[in-house]
Amino acid sequence: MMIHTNNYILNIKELWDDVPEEYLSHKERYENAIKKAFIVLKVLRQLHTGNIQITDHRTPTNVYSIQDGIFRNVNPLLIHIGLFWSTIAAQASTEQQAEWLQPDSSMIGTYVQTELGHGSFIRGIETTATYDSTTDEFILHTPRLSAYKWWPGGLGNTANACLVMAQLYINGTCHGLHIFLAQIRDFDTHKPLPGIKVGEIGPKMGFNTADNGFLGFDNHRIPRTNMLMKNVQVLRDGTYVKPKHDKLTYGSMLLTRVTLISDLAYQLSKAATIAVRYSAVRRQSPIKSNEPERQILDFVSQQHKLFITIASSHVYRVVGLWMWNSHKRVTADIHEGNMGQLPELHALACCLKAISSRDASALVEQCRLACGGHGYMMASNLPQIYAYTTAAVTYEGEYTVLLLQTARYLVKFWRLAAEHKPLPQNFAYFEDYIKKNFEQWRNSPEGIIEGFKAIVAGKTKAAYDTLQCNLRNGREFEEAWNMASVQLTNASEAYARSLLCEVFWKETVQLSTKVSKSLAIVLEQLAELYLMYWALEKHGDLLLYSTISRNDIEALQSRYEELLALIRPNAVGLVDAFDIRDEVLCSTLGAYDGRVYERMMEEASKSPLNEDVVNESFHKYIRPVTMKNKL
Ligand SMILES: CCCCC/C=C\C/C=C\C/C=C\CCCCC(=O)SCCNC(=O)CCNC(=O)[C@H](O)C(C)(C)COP(=O)(O)OP(=O)(O)OC[C@H]1O[C@@H](n2cnc3c(N)ncnc32)[C@H](O)[C@@H]1OP(=O)(O)O
Ligand SMILES: Cc1cc2nc3c(=O)[nH]c(=O)nc-3n(C[C@H](O)[C@H](O)[C@H](O)COP(=O)(O)OP(=O)(O)OC[C@H]3O[C@@H](n4cnc5c(N)ncnc54)[C@H](O)[C@@H]3O)c2cc1C
Repeated sequence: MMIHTNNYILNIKELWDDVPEEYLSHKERYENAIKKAFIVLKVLRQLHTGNIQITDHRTPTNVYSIQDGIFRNVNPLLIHIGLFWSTIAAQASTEQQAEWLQPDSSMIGTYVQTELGHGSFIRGIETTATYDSTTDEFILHTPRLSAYKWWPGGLGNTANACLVMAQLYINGTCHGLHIFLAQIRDFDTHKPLPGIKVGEIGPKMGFNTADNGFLGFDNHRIPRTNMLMKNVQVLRDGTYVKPKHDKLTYGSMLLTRVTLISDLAYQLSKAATIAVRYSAVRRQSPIKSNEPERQILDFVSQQHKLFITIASSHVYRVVGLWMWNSHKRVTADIHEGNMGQLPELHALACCLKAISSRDASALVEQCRLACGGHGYMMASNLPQIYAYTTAAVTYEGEYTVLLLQTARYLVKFWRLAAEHKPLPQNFAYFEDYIKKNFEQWRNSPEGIIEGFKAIVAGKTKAAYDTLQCNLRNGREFEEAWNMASVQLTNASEAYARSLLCEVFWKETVQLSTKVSKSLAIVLEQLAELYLMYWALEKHGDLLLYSTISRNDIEALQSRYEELLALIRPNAVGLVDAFDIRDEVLCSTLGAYDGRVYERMMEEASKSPLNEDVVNESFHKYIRPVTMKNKL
């Protein structure tokens, strides 16, 4: 059958709610989501097997983005589709893949790493997988309460299998963390297998359709061949064959961090669409007292809140793709046995995941606040987008912890620079900074990029000097590192910002040569706005570390305000260009037709509190008190 995926999915009635999901109980929400998740999975499987074919060109992306509208929250199969399959594809041997990656597999899986006691410091994970050579099996075990797995999406009720991260023991020797495939529920009855204690962890700020779960193993046995064995092997006699790089097991985290950048760009485009469209409809106060009330989008302070969100969505889209391509390149190299580029990719993914999630959640919240009181309504969809986005600051590597990973990388290059050893081209500016080869400040995008590099160098130097000072004062390295950690994270953050500015500007300039002149002008305005915004936000750092002057900052401020005015006429067009359907946006404030107040009233009428003219609580609780008082 030939289909157009958007129309096909939008026409599946069971996927769309009559009652907004906020009115459902925790249990009903999950049941509703799981019903839809399996309809979507069926469509994906049919697409995969070719039983249905598509007439539009972006199918998986379309299905993915439409999901936001279908679930309003999150697909309970997200980890099954996004992490379980991709980890098997990346880390299982060819034979294992042939056995497990069947499109009609009975396995519904999840990725089980975090424990009650350990999330960030994964070397501290306590679940054990002990090889028993007499039976050719691993014994999975949860030795104590803190070793219970806690958090994995879909683990609570949905999954019947999982990839478990556990410490591998062979003949009493611990070989560190490895990944194992374990069945946890019967495929037919869905009852937990003997030796498995599994359940759901309860309501959260968001992600409430994702049935995040807990899991404990009581000496649960799995075949030896269930350890993921592409990069590392345990042979029948218990021989351990080491991987080529000991962090290859962490590959799924690396990939998800890269993927997340683009997902966050998409969340930002949704928030921007809602807030900009609403700001074009909403009128409040005249600017001059004798004039009619103005669209709130005409207030320059409102433009300041919103246009940076539009620009940031483009930044993360561009940088997300750039990282995706880097990941593809490095993975191909690793396949050939060359691990040389892995540390750089890891360092970039860590700081970009950290900053993109932090920026996205801050800007989504800014959009919500920019919609005034109505932004606080669930029907605006901004609270849900915020709850979804802010989770990304923590999951898949907590913000500070990831920035500190990138700091290790920066410190290594600073050490080379300080010791006057050769540096790679992309860190040549460290040497310039040491030699005080400062460029004269230029009030241009290129000048700002140079200025941001000076900030990275200056902050890395400051952190490095503190580290060295702590060491000279007799501290051990780890303690000295901890004492310098505020400065180290500052250096990483600056590094991420300089990368974002440089990649976005260069890619935009390149893209501008391939599009119409009028489009190129708008794209460059957005890119320039992004750079100016952050230069002004970080003007204190620029004053400390670059050659910028007070006059330069004043000039930047004027240019920034000029850019706001230039972008204003295109603001609605720019968010329309994100091309997000009303069914996906799910917002009374952001729909394409601008019927904001009508939609708000329509949504309010769905409140169960409006079903009866007089709610029974009046008779039960209110009247007895108020009438008694009257007597
Ligand atoms: C999910 C679907 C995918 C699609 C995505 C699309 C949209 C997403 C939308 C929604 C997502 C929905 C759900 C969210 C899912 C969330 C899933 C999870 O959260 S899974 C759990 C994630 N957990 C973490 O990320 C834990 C963070 N901690 C760590 O990664 C590590 O503990 C560590 C901080 C990196 C430290 O590790 P360790 O102690 O082993 O390291 P050290 O021995 O200190 O050595 C550091 C050394 O290693 C290098 N390194 C570390 N990691 C890697 C890596 N991945 N690759 C390469 N190299 C690595 C590091 O550079 C150091 O090197 P050196 O400095 O030279 O010593
Ligand atoms: C919505 C959601 C979905 C999730 N899904 C999954 C999943 O599918 N599978 C899975 O396995 N896990 C999942 N997780 C777990 C998630 O990966 C962890 O919560 C995350 O990695 C953070 O670890 P933590 O909770 O241990 O935080 P902690 O590490 O305890 O962080 C607490 C604080 O301590 C600080 N801190 C910790 N270590 C250091 C350090 N070395 N230096 C400086 N500061 C430090 C942090 O900065 C933070 O401020 C999910 C979590 C959420 C919220």
